[in-house]
Amino acid sequence: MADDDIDDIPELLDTAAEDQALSAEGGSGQPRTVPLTIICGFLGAGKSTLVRISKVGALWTTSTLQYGIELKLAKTINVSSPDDPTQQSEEVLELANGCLCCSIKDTGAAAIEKLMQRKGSFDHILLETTGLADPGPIASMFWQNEEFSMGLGRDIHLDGVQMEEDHAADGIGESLRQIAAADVILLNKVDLVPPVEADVTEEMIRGVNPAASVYRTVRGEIDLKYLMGIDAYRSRQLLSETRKTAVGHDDAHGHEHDDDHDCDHGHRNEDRRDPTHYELRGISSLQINCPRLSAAQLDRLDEWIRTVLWEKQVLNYPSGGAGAATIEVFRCKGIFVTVNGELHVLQGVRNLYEIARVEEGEEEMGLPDAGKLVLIGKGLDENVRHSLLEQLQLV
Ligand SMILES: Nc1nc2c(ncn2[C@@H]2O[C@H](COP(=O)(O)OP(=O)(O)OP(=O)(O)O)[C@@H](O)[C@H]2O)c(=O)[nH]1
Repeated sequence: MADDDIDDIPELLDTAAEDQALSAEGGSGQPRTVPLTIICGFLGAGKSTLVRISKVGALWTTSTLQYGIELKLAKTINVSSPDDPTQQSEEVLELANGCLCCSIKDTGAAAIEKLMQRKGSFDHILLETTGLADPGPIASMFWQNEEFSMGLGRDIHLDGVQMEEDHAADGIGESLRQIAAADVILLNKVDLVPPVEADVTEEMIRGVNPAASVYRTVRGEIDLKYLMGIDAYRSRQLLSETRKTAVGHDDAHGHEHDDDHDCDHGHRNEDRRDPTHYELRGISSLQINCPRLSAAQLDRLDEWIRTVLWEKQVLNYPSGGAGAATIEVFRCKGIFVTVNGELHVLQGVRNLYEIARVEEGEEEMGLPDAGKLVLIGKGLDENVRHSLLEQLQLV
């Protein structure tokens, strides 16, 4: 600032753009954030096909400018407009060491931050990762990283992790981490296999990740409302998911692939002998039902989760048990009801977690009778269930 400017009356800041952004969010007073969906899947699963389709899908043909951002190990970010998909703009992302998870923390975040400076330009970001990427660290960075949330995270929120499973690929093993981390799973290329084979695969997927929605697709064709705007990292979505699971109903009814293949989310556990524990190649899921909890029990629950996620230890684990030594939770979700009528939700990715009370006004659907915890990871045996129930003084 030049010396002769010092006594000048400061200019008023132009806040029109910010006001516009706020009103776009319904005047909630919260700055508008751009939803981000991470798309991962095995090599050739159909991720690019899905991203291409999404640009001309229902959500992407409104009058506002909308873009998809593709981030690939090709070391570029391609920004394209649905109005002219052939026109790719100039943004280039250098991945410092070829590792998406590491690079995105520095150069990747900076590149996206640069894009975000064009505030208002993006309605939704699709982040397509390399077929071999483990989405867990990427999701946790976007979701809740202190350093990140002070910068880029102010403008972007994680909407969901979406996993595309290539049914034609050999074996399911390589994709298990991606399945574990996903909020929505597309079982793509179902045209290439007999329905019964897709049934078996779907059963495995649902077993590994009982908290995700699973849809069957051909060439990634799906109504985008099932993929975008799901806000999987906010409490409201989890609340309705938990309710759907509890009553054996999925509001994805009506999607053509679901109807064709009886893809009802809620059916998945009814036929299984042990519906609350599933293990595949060392990765397991465990669902634990919880009655209404006292405030003290909620604190004890927090302590238990913290010890599992941060110390990889299970409180009260029976001595001599093998599982406690190898416990590792990639993803956890939960919903808990207190005896005095509060609703609390747990969201966790890797060692980051949050147990937050659902605000008044989000409880309009009524309180569920009981709560539920879903853990996905390694070493989740029945002793783990028992240890939590003991921690809550329920056994
Ligand atoms: N038959 C069939 N082919 C499909 C389907 N979806 C995608 N494909 C084809 O599968 C091939 C791979 O699809 P992509 O969209 O490039 O897959 P990708 O996951 O982006 O692949 P990478 O970037 O290599 O990881 C392409 O030739 C697609 O046309 C499907 O549902 N059925």
